[in-house]
Amino acid sequence: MIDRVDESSAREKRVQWADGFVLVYSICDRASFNVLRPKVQVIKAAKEALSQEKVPIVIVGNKRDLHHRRAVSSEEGRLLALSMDCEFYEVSAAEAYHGALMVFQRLAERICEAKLALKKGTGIRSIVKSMSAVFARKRTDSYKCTPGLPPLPLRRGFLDQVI
Ligand SMILES: Nc1nc2c(ncn2[C@@H]2O[C@H](COP(=O)(O)OP(=O)(O)OP(=O)(O)O)[C@@H](O)[C@H]2O)c(=O)[nH]1
Repeated sequence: MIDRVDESSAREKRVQWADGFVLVYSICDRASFNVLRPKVQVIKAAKEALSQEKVPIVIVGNKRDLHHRRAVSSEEGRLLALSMDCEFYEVSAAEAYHGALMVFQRLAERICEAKLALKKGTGIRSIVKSMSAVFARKRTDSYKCTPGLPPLPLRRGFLDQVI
């Protein structure tokens, strides 16, 4: 019981720490697809409760090369992403790295867009929020989001799988 509480609080901390999320399922494994909706709900509940920032989430259907074993249609993946306000891609990590690269590039762009949208808020509330985020997270590293420029460099480990 205590273990479960610890586990859940550790997971919550990791969710709070992350700026963006990539949730991967296998198109050949419906169970891996079915867990996505509750996972997105957990992330949104944790992140959007504390911030007006829209949390960047990319849903990825992997193993696109295994057509004959497909158990989840592209349409289902796309609809799930649409209904949860996430990005969606289908890729084959085994066939080529381009798909995975595109996923992480798009995620980084969305993170920057979200940060910039937040920055545009000039009211006292947004200033207080930014200050609180700085002190609460105690981050020593940072990255810049400049409109029109690539959103890199990415922070070390920021794309780690967190849930
Ligand atoms: N055909 C194919 N195989 C893949 C692809 N991505 C991963 N695999 C294979 O799937 C197996 C599991 O990959 P892992 O990287 O261990 O991922 P995992 O999260 O443990 O995935 P599962 O075992 O499928 O639950 C390995 O044999 C990979 O080579 C893909 O895009 N296409």
